[in-house]
Amino acid sequence: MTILLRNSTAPDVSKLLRLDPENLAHLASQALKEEASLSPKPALVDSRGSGAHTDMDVDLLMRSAHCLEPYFCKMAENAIVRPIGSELRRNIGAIGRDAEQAMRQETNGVNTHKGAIWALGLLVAAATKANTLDELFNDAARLANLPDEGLKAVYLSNGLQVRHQYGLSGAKEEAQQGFPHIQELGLPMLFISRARGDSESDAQLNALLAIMTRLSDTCVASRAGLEGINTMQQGANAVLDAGGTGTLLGRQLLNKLEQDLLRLNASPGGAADLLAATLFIDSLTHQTTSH
Ligand SMILES: CC(C)(COP(=O)(O)OP(=O)(O)OC[C@H]1O[C@@H](n2cnc3c(N)ncnc32)[C@H](O)[C@@H]1O)[C@@H](O)C(=O)NCCC(=O)NCCS
Ligand SMILES: Nc1ncnc2c1ncn2[C@@H]1O[C@H](COP(=O)(O)OP(=O)(O)OP(=O)(O)O)[C@@H](O)[C@H]1O
Repeated sequence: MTILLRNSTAPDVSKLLRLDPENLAHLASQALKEEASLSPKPALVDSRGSGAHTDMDVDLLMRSAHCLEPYFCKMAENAIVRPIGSELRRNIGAIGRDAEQAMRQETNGVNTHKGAIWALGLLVAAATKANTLDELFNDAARLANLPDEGLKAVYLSNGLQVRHQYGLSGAKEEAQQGFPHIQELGLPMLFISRARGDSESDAQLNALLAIMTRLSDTCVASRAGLEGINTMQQGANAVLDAGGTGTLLGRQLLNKLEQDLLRLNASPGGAADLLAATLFIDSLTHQTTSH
């Protein structure tokens, strides 16, 4: 499934809002809250329950999203007065690690938003400079490609482990490539789905599913291997081929996808992060969208 952003149904998103750090941080935190409460997301934490997780619920995700807002603000304040370069990368990295620590303090050690801090942190920083979507993705990618000079120790994270085990790419590569799953799938599907008259929550669910059709989500791979990745991608494709979550068959297939993922204990947390990032970017285009 290839969806092009600049097709006839897409709104004119050539110009992005230029906002101050407080507003950018607020939109980033809001996007995380919107993603958390969106339901029914397959096997993810949502307002119905904990999905494949045993240590998280929607209230915890809300608290985590809230506590991250000042850190996104600090990243934006840093980015607004510095060019994309090693000094900014170093500062953003340090603030990102502080944010992760604050998240773990707020959640008693649970990883609620690690991947989201990374993606949204880069995008918030890039959004202080970008006038267009292309500039936003390019600047975020340029930052992600700079070496993380403040990183003291690399531990074998779930992401690193499955990247080595299966040769998959993960959160780091997604950012370094300029977020292709947001550019080519999440954002276009959000716009197409709205334009054809789907409800806002169906449009957001369809955007999530579009991301899931192709993502090598290291959360899924670490919990359920390549079988989990195939199940997620094929199941998401089937829902969208049936017309999306707004159709009866699409809803039935979404249900089936959830049961299949739960059976494998697989949670598409990386796709959820990229949906939150999609919603953040969407909120920067509201000037020109019609909804
Ligand atoms: C880039 C990071 C997140 C990569 O982590 P890694 O893949 O090694 O680990 P881990 O499995 O712990 O977490 C990755 C998280 O990313 C998300 N994710 C998983 N797969 C994907 C994917 N294909 N694409 C995008 N996100 C994904 C999930 O939420 C997952 O939990 C890591 O290096 C990091 O924490 N960097 C933060 C320091 C920093 O520079 N911050 C500043 C910028 S905000
Ligand atoms: N609604 C959501 N439900 C579940 N996970 C989400 C949601 N939104 C975002 N995520 C992302 O999923 C990740 C959590 O997934 P997971 O618990 O599998 O990670 P882990 O701590 O690496 O692994 P594990 O808990 O299996 O050891 C978080 O980093 C978070 O960014």
